Amino acid sequence: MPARFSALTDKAHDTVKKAPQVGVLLTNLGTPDAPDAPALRRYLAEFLSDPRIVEIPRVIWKVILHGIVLRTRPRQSAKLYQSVWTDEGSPLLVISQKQRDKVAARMEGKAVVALGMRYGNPSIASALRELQAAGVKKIVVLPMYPQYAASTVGSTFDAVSRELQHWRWVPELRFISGYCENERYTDALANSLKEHLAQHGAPQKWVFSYHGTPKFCLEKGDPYYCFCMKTTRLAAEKAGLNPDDCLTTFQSRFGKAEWLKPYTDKTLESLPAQGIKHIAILSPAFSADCLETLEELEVENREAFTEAGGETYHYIPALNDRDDHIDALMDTLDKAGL
Ligand SMILES: C=CC1=C(C)c2cc3[nH]c(cc4nc(cc5[nH]c(cc1n2)c(C)c5CCC(=O)O)C(CCC(=O)O)=C4C)c(C)c3C=C
Ligand SMILES: [Fe+2]
Ligand SMILES: [Fe+2]
Repeated sequence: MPARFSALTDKAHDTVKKAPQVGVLLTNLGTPDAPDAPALRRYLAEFLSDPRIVEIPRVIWKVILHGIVLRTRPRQSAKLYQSVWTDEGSPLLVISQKQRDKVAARMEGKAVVALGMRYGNPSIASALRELQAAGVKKIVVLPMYPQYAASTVGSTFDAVSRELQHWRWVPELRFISGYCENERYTDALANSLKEHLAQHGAPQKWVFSYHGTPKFCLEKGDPYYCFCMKTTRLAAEKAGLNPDDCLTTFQSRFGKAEWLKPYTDKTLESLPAQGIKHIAILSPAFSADCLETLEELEVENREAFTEAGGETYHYIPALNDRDDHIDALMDTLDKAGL
């Protein structure tokens, strides 16, 4: 090889060697850019076109999506988003940025950390390019969904691999498929339960409400339901709760098909008639508070419970950027060989 080529390639290689060698990509679902109908239409069009999210034949779904859903839902959803939006932006994005900053601070220069959203901005593709520009040679992807589901973690894998198909130099890759079995994660959940207990005393029932998925996902082998059951069992055990005082339910249904049961809203409506009027509710499938917790649980479901005769309804926040949640993320990354 002529000397000038070898000098050039050595120089390029040196630039890469000087940069941190590892990149961490934290991902979450994503959120609209603004709480208005046009932004919601863009976001929902991308989200609901994902075949991992809506698993019905494409031609039929396209007609329903563009002919019905995208004509009505953006306006309704925008109103709900307006009720949770903060001066800094959408809670899901703001909290995810805090999580990214805390993980980056703990890395102490050992790795570059980027945040990518599966739908909307910042996209997974842009976050991967940020890591590429930083010259990393290995990437660890941590989707911020504790319980694996094809619709969330599986879909994140699709987006990561779609972007990497365009890279000439594909990095070493480690992909984490859920972290609810990490000891520190269930420790963090148990800590939040114990803190609630110390502050408010014991409710009659602890309701563990997870985001739902269609029932056929479980029947086709998606392990999400089993991970949810396991999360409730381990967190309750660690917090010293009586298993009979804990309920596992599923929220956020979409469409007409049957979803995982029992449904959160129907359960809450039925509890007061059984003499259960004091509950605490948490939603461990969400690593960050978002529309589905701040509006659906904090407002809608609270109303459903109190209108049915319920008296005390406490929402226990998601683990968000709590230090013990960051401990769990760091331990998960560490075990992935970082
Ligand atoms: C259409 C089917 C849906 C499936 C399947 C689904 C699975 C799923 N989602 C999350 C986490 C989140 N979902 C969020 C919002 C949201 N989810 C759906 C639909 C499905 N989710 C819709 C249409 C929406 C948008 C809001 C609305 O218009 O009602 C969010 C919140 C985003 C935010 O901006 O705050 C999260 C997070 C999980 C964990 C999951 C499967 C296990
Ligand atoms: Fe969802
Ligand atoms: Fe919802």
